[in-house]
Amino acid sequence: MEAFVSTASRQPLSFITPSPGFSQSRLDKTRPLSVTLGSSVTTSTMSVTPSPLSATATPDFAAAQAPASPLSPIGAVTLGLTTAASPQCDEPMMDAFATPPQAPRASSSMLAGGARATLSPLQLDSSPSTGRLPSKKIKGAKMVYSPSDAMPPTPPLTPRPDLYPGAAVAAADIPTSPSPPPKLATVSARALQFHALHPLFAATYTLCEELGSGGFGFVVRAERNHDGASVAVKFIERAKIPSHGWVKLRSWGDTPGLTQPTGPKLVPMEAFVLRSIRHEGVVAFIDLFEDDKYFYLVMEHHGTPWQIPEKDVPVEVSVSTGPASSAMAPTLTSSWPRLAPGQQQNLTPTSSPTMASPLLANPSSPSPNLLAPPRPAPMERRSSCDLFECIEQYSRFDEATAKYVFAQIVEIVYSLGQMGICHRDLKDENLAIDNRFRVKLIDFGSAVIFDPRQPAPLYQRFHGTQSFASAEILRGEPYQAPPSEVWSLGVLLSILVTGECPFVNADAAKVGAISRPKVRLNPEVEHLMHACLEVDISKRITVSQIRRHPWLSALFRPR
Ligand SMILES: Nc1ncnc2c1ncn2[C@@H]1O[C@H](COP(=O)(O)OP(=O)(O)OP(=O)(O)O)[C@@H](O)[C@H]1O
Repeated sequence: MEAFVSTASRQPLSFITPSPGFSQSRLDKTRPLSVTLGSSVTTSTMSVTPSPLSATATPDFAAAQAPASPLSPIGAVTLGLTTAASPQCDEPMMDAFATPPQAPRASSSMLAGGARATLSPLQLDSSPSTGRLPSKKIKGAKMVYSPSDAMPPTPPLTPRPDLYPGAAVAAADIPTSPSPPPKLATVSARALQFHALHPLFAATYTLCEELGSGGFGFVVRAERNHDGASVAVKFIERAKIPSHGWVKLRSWGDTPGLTQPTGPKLVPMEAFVLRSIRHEGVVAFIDLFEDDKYFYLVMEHHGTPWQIPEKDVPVEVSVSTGPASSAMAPTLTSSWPRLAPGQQQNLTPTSSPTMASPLLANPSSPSPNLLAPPRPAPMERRSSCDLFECIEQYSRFDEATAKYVFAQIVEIVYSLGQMGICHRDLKDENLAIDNRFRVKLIDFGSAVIFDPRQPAPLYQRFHGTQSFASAEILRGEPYQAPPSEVWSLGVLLSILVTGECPFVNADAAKVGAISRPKVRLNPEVEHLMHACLEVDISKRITVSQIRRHPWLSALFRPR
């Protein structure tokens, strides 16, 4: 506490009044912001001294008033990295040649980064200045990996129309006669309509509803056939992964899902980072598959569908699956689930085929499974289970709930920081939340890894969401990830307790002109919010200090 009091900004709180006509309401979920590099970067080779690293988070949430249930403490964090990487700068592809992390691990080793950057101001390609400001990753970055160079051809597939109508249709089976274009309701259904899925994936999982879509692809809920476990599968489109979004590894372990030849493996940084983390506040990595178009990142599915549709809207779906399976692809009719906030969707496993399916054992022989009606998935969109939708349902949280949720997020950021990981796109959309208000961080597509023992590196590219971007990022200056993450925490805190962004627009954020909240706030939470949104990073509170802030300190045991 003393440490916080002595170092945190003690300046009086100041507010501005939003200009008339400008809405801070959280209307648009995402709007793209891309920031381009305005300078060259020199990367030096560095010598690497692996050192053990482990972080243990021991928050004590006993003092928190859990809104629905007692919170089990967020568990120990281990990062299983042993890299020979150059993670100091996010510009080049990470050439890690890392031993893949084997989870769970008690400790890890990380390398010191060694990039030197010649810095110059950022250029913001777009900066809409109203409402919920934009999101998304950089676009159009050069691909450094050509799948056709290194990938074996996709193995021929036998369609599994019972698993995924229309998805696993071999090219030869696609009807040549013109047929009416299918009316597909979701991004995933359109993308996978004629896409041959990795056979092992298709045998292991059954695709269900779409959970979301974004800059890199789409996310679909799936059920593991042998036990019905619910997982989230992120289909990451190869062509959309920017150069800095790849990592080159010595190996990825014994993973049949990857079809790359023996030797170094190129995988999305997002999968590498997720696989390296074991933390109760981060969705767990489960598996990784690839084909010539997508990586499929299979991860823990977390969260409760929050949005209540105003009325049931039937979704007509017609799928043309070609001659081989046309009998199994009738028109499907489905409707949105009607769920109250907090009500769990019934995820009881259905009669999915197992890996021992006769269809796989003998692809050419007809199977009784083929005669089963196809599952209507992912033809329908499931309500999002992220914090954005959750807050939309509540408008804003009461103080106890906000504290409970915020403390979990702080703990996640703190624990990742201890391991040298910054998410860099911290926002309510990237936090899955369940009906007990337990949150888990998702979407590590913008994450960076650095040596936490060294001063935080400076980055020149911004990959996140404008309304959560720090003043220094918005001003186009090189930025350090940890203090910028603290700024994002300040924005999140404002949204949790007021339901609104703290700034009327990007210009206000650049100078830290925080809007006067429409609701009366506890002075402690207001102080914490202002400390996170301090424009001067030398005065901005750190994540360690946030844990000791009077508003939260009771929740954290001394380490
Ligand atoms: N593990 C998960 N559990 C539950 N829901 C998830 C999970 N992963 C993703 N989602 C849902 O899918 C949405 C999109 O996921 P994600 O943010 O990873 O995709 P993206 O393509 O990177 O999107 P964006 O470009 O907007 O960041 C999320 O907002 C969330 O609602």
